[in-house]
Amino acid sequence: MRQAGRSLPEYRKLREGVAMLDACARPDMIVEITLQPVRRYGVDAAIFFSDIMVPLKAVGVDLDIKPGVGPVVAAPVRGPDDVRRLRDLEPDDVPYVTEAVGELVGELGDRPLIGFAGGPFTLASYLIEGGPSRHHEHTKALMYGEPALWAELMRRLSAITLEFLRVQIAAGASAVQLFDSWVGALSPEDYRTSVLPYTQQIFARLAEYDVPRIHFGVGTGELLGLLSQAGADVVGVDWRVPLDRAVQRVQPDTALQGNLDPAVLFASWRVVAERTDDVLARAEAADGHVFNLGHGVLPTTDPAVLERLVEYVHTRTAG
Ligand SMILES: Cc1c2[nH]c(c1CCC(=O)O)Cc1[nH]c(c(CCC(=O)O)c1C)Cc1[nH]c(c(CCC(=O)O)c1C)Cc1[nH]c(c(C)c1CCC(=O)O)C2
Repeated sequence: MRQAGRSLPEYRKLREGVAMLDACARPDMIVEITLQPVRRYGVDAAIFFSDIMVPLKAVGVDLDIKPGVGPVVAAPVRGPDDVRRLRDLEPDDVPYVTEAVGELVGELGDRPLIGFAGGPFTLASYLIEGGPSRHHEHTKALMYGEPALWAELMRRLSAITLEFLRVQIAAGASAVQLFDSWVGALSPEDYRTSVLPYTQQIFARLAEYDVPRIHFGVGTGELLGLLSQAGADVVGVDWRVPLDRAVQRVQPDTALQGNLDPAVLFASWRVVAERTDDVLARAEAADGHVFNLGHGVLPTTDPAVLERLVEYVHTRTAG
């Protein structure tokens, strides 16, 4: 449940006067914010508090995360010089990540900590567009028009992503999730030629470590088959594709994560319970299931509903 913490008053209080990226660079804040939703909701795993833009900031990209907007990049990446300036990430660039993960693993005990990073297409889109984008037009212009430059950008971003995940694994994260959130903007053929080779390599390199690998994107109904060819152990599905149908699209032996519509949490409890039952029933067709929302928690979600949801899923899946 990404951004589960954002719905909490204790999160908003802690974040008062602290910019998002400053919070992501302070081990004390990372640890506390990561633990808040675990304490309040009793979820089975914690997701590391950071952002997909943190490693890019750490290699010197001038960017900010604006409240209610998202990542904003001062000088969008559009040409060969911009791409060449993207240097590799070194563990020493993110000492606060190593420190916070280590501390969290101690605090969490048996409860797994999920580390994460942004996928190369999604990072490229923020860098090239300069911020959140509806149509990803500059990104696609570069991808279609300058394939060699695109390949170089993908190589560099994949290396940064892989290293960011390795740092978290080395510090003790017990699973990793790759958020290539916006790949749903691509046709299957474009995804296959321009993104899949890079994510495939990321997952292949991660196979050296003994940690489950999760892969997630939004609006990926038509891409689920290809997405699962990238090689993760678990594929995250948004709410648009029922899980029993998603099973038919992914590779055999792939577990699924998802996929309650986050907006359902605004309906009456009867509806929430019915929809949750439906997700759990459809998930029985899958080779393993991680119950989750189909995307992040909406910031105005009532924490009491999330609390009840976690309890309900625990009761329904006990034994
Ligand atoms: C696309 C993307 C981003 N960040 C992330 C993605 C991929 C996942 C997805 O598909 O949603 C990933 C992310 N971002 C954050 C987490 C940490 C875990 C968690 O808090 O649950 C994770 C896993 C913290 C965050 N990242 C952000 C917040 C909210 C900022 C705040 O509270 O001030 C948090 C808790 C900001 C952010 N950062 C980003 C966006 C679009 C936003 C939202 C902007 C807004 O509406 O305010 C980029």
